[in-house]
Amino acid sequence: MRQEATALPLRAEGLRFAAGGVEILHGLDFSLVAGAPTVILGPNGAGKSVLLRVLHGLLEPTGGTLRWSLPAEAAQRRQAMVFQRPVMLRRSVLANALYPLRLAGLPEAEAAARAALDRVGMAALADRPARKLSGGEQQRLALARAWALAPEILFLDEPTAALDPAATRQVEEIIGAIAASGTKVVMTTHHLGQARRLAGDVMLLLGGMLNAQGPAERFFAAPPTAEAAAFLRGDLVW
Ligand SMILES: Nc1ncnc2c1ncn2[C@@H]1O[C@H](COP(=O)(O)OP(=O)(O)OP(=O)(O)O)[C@@H](O)[C@H]1O
Repeated sequence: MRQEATALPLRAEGLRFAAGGVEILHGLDFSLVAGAPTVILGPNGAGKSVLLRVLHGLLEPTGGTLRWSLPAEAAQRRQAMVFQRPVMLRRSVLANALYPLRLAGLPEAEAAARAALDRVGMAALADRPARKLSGGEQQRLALARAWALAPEILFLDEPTAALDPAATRQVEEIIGAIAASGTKVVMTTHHLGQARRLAGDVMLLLGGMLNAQGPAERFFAAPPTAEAAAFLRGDLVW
């Protein structure tokens, strides 16, 4: 739950991640601040998912520093993450929404879970088996489940990767509402249109390096690097 002290801003300096002797993130310097979503763009294999996992504490950086404005454990408790293919418990939609709330020991968990389902337009599906939902419904449930915790920061890894345009639109609306509620969304996407619709600022990762970053409006209107311009044109960049 949000209180006065905040985990943001986050400052990353020389952030590195290597696995199996291969360097995946090559020393990134950036800040994350509260506000509109930060969208991480980049081609396949650029290191976007790895970066999200490092930021969320699922992978340990192998170099550099990540400085939250709170001690790391407290910062960790203020975050949630939704994966490309969310894991659903073999139980009802409501039970899935309830699970993290009970785990966090929040009071009135059932009312909060039902309210969360309502916010994503899934109240009527509360008793359905979660694993029988469509991909779009599962993604909305995963967002409801994360949003119910009122995280300060929500990491989303390709939240619409496998969805059709209608489901994508619904998920984007939910992401917009989550951001409007005060949660900082940090997400990866391949959809440039989606980035234009949702981003407050953009980070372009190429080959594990931060090629460009800045306010979205400026990034799209006047790409700051030749690679960013090529990426926006749809040319191959790596
Ligand atoms: N735990 C790991 N150990 C070793 N290599 C990894 C690990 N995780 C990712 N990689 C490699 O790091 C590189 C970056 O992967 P990552 O999934 O972050 O890319 P991405 O930008 O998210 O790509 P995509 O858009 O295809 O999802 C890839 O070459 C991948 O194979």
